[in-house]
Amino acid sequence: MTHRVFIDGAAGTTGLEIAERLGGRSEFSLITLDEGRRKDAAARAEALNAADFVILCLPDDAAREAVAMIANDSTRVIDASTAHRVAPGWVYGLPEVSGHAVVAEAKRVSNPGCYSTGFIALVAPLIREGLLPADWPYICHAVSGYSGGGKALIERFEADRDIAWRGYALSLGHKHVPEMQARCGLSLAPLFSPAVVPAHRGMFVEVPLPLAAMQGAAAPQRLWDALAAFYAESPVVGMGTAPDDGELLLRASSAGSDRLDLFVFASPDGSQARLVARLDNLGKGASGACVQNLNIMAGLSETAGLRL
Ligand SMILES: NC(=O)C1=CN([C@@H]2O[C@H](COP(=O)(O)OP(=O)(O)OC[C@H]3O[C@@H](n4cnc5c(N)ncnc54)[C@H](OP(=O)(O)O)[C@@H]3O)[C@@H](O)[C@H]2O)C=CC1
Ligand SMILES: CC(=O)N[C@@H](CCC(=O)OP(=O)(O)O)C(=O)O
Repeated sequence: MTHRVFIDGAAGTTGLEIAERLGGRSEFSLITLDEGRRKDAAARAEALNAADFVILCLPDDAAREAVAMIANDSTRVIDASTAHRVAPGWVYGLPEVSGHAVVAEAKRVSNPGCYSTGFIALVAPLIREGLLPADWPYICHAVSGYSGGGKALIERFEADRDIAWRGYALSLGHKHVPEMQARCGLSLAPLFSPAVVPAHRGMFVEVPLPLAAMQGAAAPQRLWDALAAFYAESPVVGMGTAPDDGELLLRASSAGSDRLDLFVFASPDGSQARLVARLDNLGKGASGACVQNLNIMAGLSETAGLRL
């Protein structure tokens, strides 16, 4: 059976990478709109309603509009934008945490934010297991490659080679915070400080833990063991190999990857730890995750077409 797929926003950064991963796969046929019609509402409405699966790679408002244009019960949607990540009726498309069966059955799947993917993958299982407190004010630092900001940020970083680091979300209202809080079941919003570095793609997300001050927190080895057990069956998420030389590098020349690697670093006395997630913002952080969800929803191998 061939599934008809329409990528709305196919000319953008995320959309192009999804098309690349689906290219040549016989299970899918892509519905495409030429350059002159890709923003035409009537043409989009027709494509949205003709597809078995729609993948929205659009700004939030355009994603909401696209969903409203679907006038049938059969088209299933994966939304890469922030529009529906805590919306009722939408399944959160992190199958390792939400459950594969839930994603497989869903009509509406909201793909997680790139930073949120790292944070939730690290924190949610540990809260669930009772190894970290749900009422702690978590802090999250992260760096992203500039493709995380789509076409506009790519253009800016490639035009101004002098930017070595860009801190942002300085008023502490980043759009990923609500999904981080909701999907981990935290009583307090995490304090999130993201930054962009002059690499096209790649991401590190870090959660520092002053364990000695956190009531109910387990020792670092137990945190590592619990994450390793939680992701033991996953072909996409797993524990990274701790570096021998004591450093983690994000290389500007790194190839894309759809993996998510987790680390737990700790002080010798176990009083402090750093949870770290390494991913590609365009891989498990966006396009790779869309394709993984599409595979699961279509009843195919979850890793088909992924770069692991
Ligand atoms: N880049 C990343 O790493 C990640 C991105 N996302 C999310 O995915 C979505 C897409 O992001 P990204 O690909 O980076 O962004 P881009 O800016 O690279 O691409 C967005 C595309 O949508 C098109 N578009 C805008 N409005 C409309 C409309 N009304 N109808 C049809 N097409 C429209 C744009 O057209 P035009 O080419 O004319 O500008 C552009 O091609 C966003 O919601 C983003 O937040 C999520 C996780 C990570
Ligand atoms: C570097 C950069 O700008 N990153 C984007 C997030 C990318 C992402 O995950 O986007 P969505 O949540 O919109 O899907 C940002 O911080 O707004």
